[in-house]
Amino acid sequence: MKDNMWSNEFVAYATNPNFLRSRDLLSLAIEQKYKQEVLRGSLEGCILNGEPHIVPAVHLAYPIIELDKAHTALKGTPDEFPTEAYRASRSPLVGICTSLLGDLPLMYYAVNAIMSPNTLSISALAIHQQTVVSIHAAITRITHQGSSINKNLNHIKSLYDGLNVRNSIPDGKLPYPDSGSPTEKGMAISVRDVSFQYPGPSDTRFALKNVSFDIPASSLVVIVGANGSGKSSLVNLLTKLHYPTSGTILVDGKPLNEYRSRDLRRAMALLTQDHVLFPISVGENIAIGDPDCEDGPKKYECIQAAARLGGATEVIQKLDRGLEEMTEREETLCSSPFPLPPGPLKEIAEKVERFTEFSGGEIQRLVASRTFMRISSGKVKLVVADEPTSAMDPEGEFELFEALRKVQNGMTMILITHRFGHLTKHADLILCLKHGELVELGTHFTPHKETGLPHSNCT
Ligand SMILES: Nc1ncnc2c1ncn2[C@@H]1O[C@H](COP(=O)(O)OP(=O)(O)OP(=O)(O)O)[C@@H](O)[C@H]1O
Repeated sequence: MKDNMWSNEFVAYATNPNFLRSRDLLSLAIEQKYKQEVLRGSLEGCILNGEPHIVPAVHLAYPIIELDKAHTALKGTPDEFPTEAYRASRSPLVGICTSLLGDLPLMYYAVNAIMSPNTLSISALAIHQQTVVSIHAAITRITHQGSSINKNLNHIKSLYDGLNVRNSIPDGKLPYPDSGSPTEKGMAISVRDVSFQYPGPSDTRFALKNVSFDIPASSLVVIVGANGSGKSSLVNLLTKLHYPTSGTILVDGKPLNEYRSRDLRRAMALLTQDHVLFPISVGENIAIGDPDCEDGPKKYECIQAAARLGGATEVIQKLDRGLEEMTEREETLCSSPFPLPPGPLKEIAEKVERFTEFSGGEIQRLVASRTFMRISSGKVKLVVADEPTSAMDPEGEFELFEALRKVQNGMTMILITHRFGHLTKHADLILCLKHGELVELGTHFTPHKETGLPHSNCT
């Protein structure tokens, strides 16, 4: 590449595995599309041994720990985009600033973790990281194009604004499981007169209206209802992604919002319709279900067992690199700003951009395997599966729900599906929602002949 590289044909891409991994992990930590799954999987970090008089030992979030490892393994190799690395190599100032900025978010995260552990939030880190990228771009522009310093200093101001970001849902203080709680393997849930309206204009329709029911610990519950009847909204409340507009939810007899969100989520395994694969290997995508599981042969066996239960064994066998296969790569290719003509450069660009694509059903099976890995941690007291099989064939769906039932082993289990016929006979409780209201509650309804729904009220 010459200095006037933008006017020439070129392809720039990274090959260093630690560089590629650090970019993948950064995108996992900051991108919106992974946020819900990161929160629900309680990957956002936790604080251990918070004893008085001792600075709390801090267990940083999984993506952050792994990012730090990849960063260390880079051993000073520039960790910016290939074209920027090229430019930095020609200007020492950019190189120095880049290397300082690369460490800044982790330094901030670590210092903040010790100074005020309760305020840690992945969103603050995300904003921080994004701002660092902007500052880096600004420095590059300043040194290479001489653009306005004032304008670019605004990026630095937003770095400090990022420090003030706090979790929007206030956290409780009670640990879960609470030492004073019953010792059942399952979570007991009471929903008392709960109504819920999504944030928005005051005349927004209520997603749930005056819903009340009790789920005894270790029950198998099936929730049914037409599209838009409020099933997923109920799950969002139970998993503390939203708060009820009115009413109360009790977990093991105490208000849900008094518990630490992180503890509660650690005791839950959630399989939802908004499934995503993370930009890491297939094996890691499953293993991350139990981030505390230590590396070694036992972990490998657990991954294989989870893949079997999730129906993903065949999916993995088809892959050239099996569990090592990458699901998706963060984009590192950069080429000339005009389309490349056919030739060797275009061929290289096409090869670099190629990654394994999975069908919707295959993704659901891999994500289900992650959930089984989580269940195998032994810490789960509530399993929720919210229509996790929409892209699967009926046989795959049947097998998945059967596998879930078989591993129940005392945990409370809530299953939501439109095709529930075979499940209702096993259910301890069936809840039927319609337009946000609980219209039927009981056991083993006879399905309606035409609609397949369990009761005329539920159509
Ligand atoms: N994020 C949101 N913001 C605003 N309204 C929402 C949001 N999510 C859902 N709703 C509304 O809340 C109501 C209940 O939706 P919900 O997704 O809970 O139903 P559901 O029974 O799970 O439907 P489905 O079977 O289609 O998944 C619907 O009217 C829906 O439009």
